[in-house]
Amino acid sequence: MPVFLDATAPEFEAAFNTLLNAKREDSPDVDSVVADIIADVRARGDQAVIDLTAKFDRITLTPQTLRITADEIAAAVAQVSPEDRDALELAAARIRAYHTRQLPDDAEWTDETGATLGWRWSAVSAAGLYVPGGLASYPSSVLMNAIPAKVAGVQRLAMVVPTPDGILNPLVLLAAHISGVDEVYRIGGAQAVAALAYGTDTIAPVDKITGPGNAFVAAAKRRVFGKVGIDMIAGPSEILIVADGDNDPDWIALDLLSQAEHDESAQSILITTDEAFGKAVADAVDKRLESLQRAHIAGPSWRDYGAIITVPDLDLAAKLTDRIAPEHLELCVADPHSLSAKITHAGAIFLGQWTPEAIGDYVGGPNHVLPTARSARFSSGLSVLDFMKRTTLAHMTPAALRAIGPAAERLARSESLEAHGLSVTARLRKLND
Ligand SMILES: NC(=O)c1ccc[n+]([C@@H]2O[C@H](COP(=O)([O-])OP(=O)(O)OC[C@H]3O[C@@H](n4cnc5c(N)ncnc54)[C@H](O)[C@@H]3O)[C@@H](O)[C@H]2O)c1
Ligand SMILES: N[C@H](CO)Cc1c[nH]c[nH+]1
Ligand SMILES: [Zn+2]
Repeated sequence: MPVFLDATAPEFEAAFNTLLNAKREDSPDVDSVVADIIADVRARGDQAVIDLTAKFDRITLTPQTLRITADEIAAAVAQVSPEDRDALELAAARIRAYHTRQLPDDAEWTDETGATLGWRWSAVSAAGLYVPGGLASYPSSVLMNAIPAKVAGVQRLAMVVPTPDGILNPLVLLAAHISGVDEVYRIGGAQAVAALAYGTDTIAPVDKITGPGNAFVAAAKRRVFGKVGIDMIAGPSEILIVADGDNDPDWIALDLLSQAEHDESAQSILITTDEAFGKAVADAVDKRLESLQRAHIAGPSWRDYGAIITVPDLDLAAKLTDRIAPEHLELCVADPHSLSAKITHAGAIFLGQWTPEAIGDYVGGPNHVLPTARSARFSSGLSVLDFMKRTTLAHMTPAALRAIGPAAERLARSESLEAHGLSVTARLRKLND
């Protein structure tokens, strides 16, 4: 049973803070192991990657077999049923259409001094996509990472995926193929991240690395940051549902479990205006847990990190939601749009009872790589912009330099940076000759 909380009770604030600050991830001391692996890959390149892959994934590779060939990809893709392929292609088309709308505009204007100013956007040249191995690999996450990169205009997209004991989900390769991934390597862990960041004889380095992974992958991404860009470090999944009593308790129960099943430390919270409905949802979760295949994972996270909070009105629900800043927020209320307008901090909002969060995980269009652990207060889901950077542009005419140059001279002097000031002065003198 998860914790039941009444938001009007005197003890609520303390209990709510405990919920917000629940430590939901073990952080084993992996950093020194990862530092050694990265140093090894930098020193020995391909051979280090091959040795570490033999150790952790139990497969023997050579520099020639690190990369999965086009023929191997075609053979794997041929195993996929037409129905699975159609579903993946529908998802890809919708994700591509959504992300194409995120492409930003360049800008240029001339101000009152005659200076022309602006900026222009360009894609990173090469991106690396980490895809977790074994059961943890999601074809949908391949689409969610690779498609924004391709829409941004990334020229080269290299994917790494470990194949423990040689096993790989063919749908992962199909997703890579559909989304335009250029190279796929059968490696994982910190050694794969290091190879992408620093390069080896076989793997050319990339400029940005994205994608989820275990603690070793996360530690490696943190360590290579600066040499390359990285996306966010995704924590365990979260869902917050705000629901009135006019919902089917079983639907809400399943939505709560949909994120609980991702991880033993996932968090599923229901805020409701109807106490009896909250109890009905808890019962429905228990019933579903008895029958669900993956109940062994969904059960502990629901029990340990789940909560059902009753509120007197939706205004308080909105305030609590902003404090939780959830990764996913479902609004199953009569007027979800008005409630949504009152909420600022959430990674993704799903409006109305016909929009289960799982639609967003696969086929809605928006990205499912989202900020967790309350980081929706200051960050956003993965987007096309994560694969782009902005270059600013400035063009001075003589008149513009005459108008604003003297201020630059003064500021340079105040910072004791003589050459800065003189580079302006020399030009102004020429203008005054
Ligand atoms: N969308 C998402 O947010 C999402 C999707 C899928 C998976 N995940 C997460 O990704 C993770 C998948 O984990 P995984 O381990 O199955 O796959 P993984 O690909 O993340 O890690 C496998 C690699 O970890 C390395 N490794 C394992 N034990 C090691 C050790 N003792 N020392 C050094 N390196 C070691 C090995 O190199 C191995 O190849 C889970 O934490 C899961 O929650 C998140
Ligand atoms: N809900 C996950 C992110 O929290 C993403 C995912 C992939 N597959 C299914 N769900
Ligand atoms: Zn999910």
